[in-house]
Amino acid sequence: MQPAISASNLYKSFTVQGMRTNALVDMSVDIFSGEFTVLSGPSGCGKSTLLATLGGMTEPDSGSIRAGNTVLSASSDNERDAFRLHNCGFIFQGFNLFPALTALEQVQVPLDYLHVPEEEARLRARDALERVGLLERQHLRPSHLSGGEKQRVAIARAIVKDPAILFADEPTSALDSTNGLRIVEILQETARQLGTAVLCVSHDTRLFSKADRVLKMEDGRLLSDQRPGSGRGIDVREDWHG
Ligand SMILES: Nc1ncnc2c1ncn2[C@@H]1O[C@H](COP(=O)(O)OP(=O)(O)OP(=O)(O)O)[C@@H](O)[C@H]1O
Repeated sequence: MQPAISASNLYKSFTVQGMRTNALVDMSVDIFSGEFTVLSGPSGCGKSTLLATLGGMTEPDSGSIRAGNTVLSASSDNERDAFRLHNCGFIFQGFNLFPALTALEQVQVPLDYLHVPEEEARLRARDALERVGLLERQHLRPSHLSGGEKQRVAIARAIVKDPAILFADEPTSALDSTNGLRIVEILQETARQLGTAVLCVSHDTRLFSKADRVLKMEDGRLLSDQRPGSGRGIDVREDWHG
């Protein structure tokens, strides 16, 4: 199976006040379409850096990232922006909604950027809101929505353009367990029903049972790669300890 996005030998370090942190160390990973992949590991191990690098928001120091026929790591800033606009959806812990816009208007925003005609954009936005169970709340602004509902609007906004890859960074950490579970189920359905490659960073071990694949990181490296449903798992530590 061809991966939706493939990273090879990524290195990324940050130097602050003379102190260097290696956030990614020889990181190689493939993320596949139609799978809900959870990326986990202790705080500071490099999860968000990996997500931001795969999503074209952070440039690696070295290594390559390929998505289909596009070599992202060799692209200009403009080419990476265009790749993100057309192929990637993003969901963050803090929802990042516009206070003045209704749920329907929020979801239409990415389609405006893609110059989708108004009427088609409205229909697609309604369809995305229906997928997350919020069609009846389409005219409400964020101040009238619960935390879980806001995150569902953010998901609808991320999936409305039918992205090949959906990146989620700690999407459940601001939510109670019922709302968190609902979000996870929507992410799982998005992978299964739309064929999206979903990559979700989370500390929350409750997500693991819903994931098709669980990647664990430590100190900027991949520690293990497991498929909970299959009973199969690959411990990749010997690759770098040996
Ligand atoms: N912009 C930055 N400037 C300096 N250091 C950074 C920057 N971004 C990340 N780091 C450092 O790189 C390391 C990896 O950070 P990253 O945010 O990827 O970890 P994480 O696994 O997502 O952590 P958490 O679970 O706490 O969010 C950390 O030591 C962090 O302090």
